[in-house]
Amino acid sequence: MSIGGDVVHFEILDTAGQEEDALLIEEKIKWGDGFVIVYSVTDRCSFDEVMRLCFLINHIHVSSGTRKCSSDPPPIVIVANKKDLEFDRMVSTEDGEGLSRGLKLPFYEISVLDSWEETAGVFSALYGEVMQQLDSSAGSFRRRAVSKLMEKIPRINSHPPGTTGRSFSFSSFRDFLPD
Ligand SMILES: Nc1nc2c(ncn2[C@@H]2O[C@H](COP(=O)(O)OP(=O)(O)OP(=O)(O)O)[C@@H](O)[C@H]2O)c(=O)[nH]1
Repeated sequence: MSIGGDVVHFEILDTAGQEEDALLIEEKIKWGDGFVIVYSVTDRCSFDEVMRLCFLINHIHVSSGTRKCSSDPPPIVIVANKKDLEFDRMVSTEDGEGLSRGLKLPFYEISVLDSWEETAGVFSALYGEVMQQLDSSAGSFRRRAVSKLMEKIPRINSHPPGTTGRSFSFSSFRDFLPD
């Protein structure tokens, strides 16, 4: 997702897919500015993985100092998916809420199948949190750094002098960057 030339990386960590290479998960975690940890209400094992992933995210970002712009832990939301499968449910709403309360993280119970609005709501909330963190810490520093970098890139015209057509220049893109 990109706004004003700044790019926010969301990582979706599916706790049911934990057979993924541990190194791959670490790479994903290093890249993310915000995280959606998704478990399935029909799969108790996926729920049990949530806490481990939270600790992993905090460990990688905070303990090892890889945070690009803040010493705060990155925003994380916990999502319980497949709430439409009521008859196959293995994890109650209360379990999800209890875990999220314990971890002090926002919690959403949704059905990706039934409602795109619920799904979009999760990303919208996470986006708000990431932007808030960027603004309140070194977000402005990061954007300034991008602006400075763009200044170093020379103007590029896609059409040679004397020809017609739309031209694209990096400085016009730079105009969209916030101060
Ligand atoms: N009923 C229902 N099915 C869903 C929902 N979200 C995903 N699925 C289905 O679950 C299956 C697996 O979805 P994937 O996105 O591939 O997830 P996965 O982690 O690879 O697989 P799972 O371990 O089954 O979660 C697919 O058939 C999806 O259509 C949901 O909210 N409700």
